Amino acid sequence: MPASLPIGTRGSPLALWQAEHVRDRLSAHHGPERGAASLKVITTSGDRIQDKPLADFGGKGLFTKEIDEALLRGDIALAVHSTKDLPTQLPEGLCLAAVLPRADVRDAFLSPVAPSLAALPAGAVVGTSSLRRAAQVKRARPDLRVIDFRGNVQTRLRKLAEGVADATLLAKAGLDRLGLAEAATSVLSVEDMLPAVAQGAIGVVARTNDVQTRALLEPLNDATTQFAVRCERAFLAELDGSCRTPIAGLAAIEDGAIRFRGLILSPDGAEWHEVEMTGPVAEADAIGRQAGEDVRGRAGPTFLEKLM
Ligand SMILES: NCc1[nH]cc(CCC(=O)O)c1CC(=O)O
Repeated sequence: MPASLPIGTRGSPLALWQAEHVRDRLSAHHGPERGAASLKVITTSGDRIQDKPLADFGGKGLFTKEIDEALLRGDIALAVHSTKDLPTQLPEGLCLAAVLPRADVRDAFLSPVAPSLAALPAGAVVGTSSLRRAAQVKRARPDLRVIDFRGNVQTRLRKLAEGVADATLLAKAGLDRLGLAEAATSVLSVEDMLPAVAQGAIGVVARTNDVQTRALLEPLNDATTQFAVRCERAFLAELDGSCRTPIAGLAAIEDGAIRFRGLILSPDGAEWHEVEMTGPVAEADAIGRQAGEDVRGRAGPTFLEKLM
């Protein structure tokens, strides 16, 4: 029997679902022998930080470092991530070998007290650990109070049920994958809540020089999603994407054209700068970079520095 490909993943239910999905896609494409893969759960530093806001740690790759190290050592052949959790710069020797077809990019609104963000009573408490969601919530509703809300999807649902907050926001893709679509009270339009860069896209990282594994991953890649994600990640990279900067970005592809929308906000949502750019798909990276330069120019030199 050939050795099965070891897949590295974090241990949360969402991470496991995504790794199992990649394992199933591999065996569907290559058969149960050549496509055989097994999961190896790896705990990351991010998983060990329980009580402090993640933004306080500032460092990138909090949820990827130990997995990257296992890949570079050869303990695993590939790693499955939510692409939105991946730093824009992967460590030397690693590459984003495949991006799976994108799921729903939108954020869901969850609340036992109101049908939508707009309908929350004045002064209601919204729990989220995402600076991007917090800033857009405050932009729409400066009266709301935002508190830090950490933990995996299940933990946040529990905190909401316990009344720690009146509402929370979660990626619709994550809820759908976990069979928790019903938990969503409503879904926010991307106009009201621009998603995180690469939201809804599962990414697979491999060693750049591991041609065998990369060839196995090739049929899992969705070219349209990959171009969109490259454009969005180029935008993030251009703005540096410090963990303290509320940044959102979404590329949509239609008939060979890419339409990118980007947004940066002050954490209190009082100031924001939007950009929209279109161009040929082949220039996905350049469009994202240009959009980043454009929005940074208009925000002025102090806007991003204040957040560093
Ligand atoms: N930061 C956690 C995380 N990373 C990816 C997803 C959702 C799945 C996806 O975007 O592919 C989530 C949960 C959430 O934001 O609600």
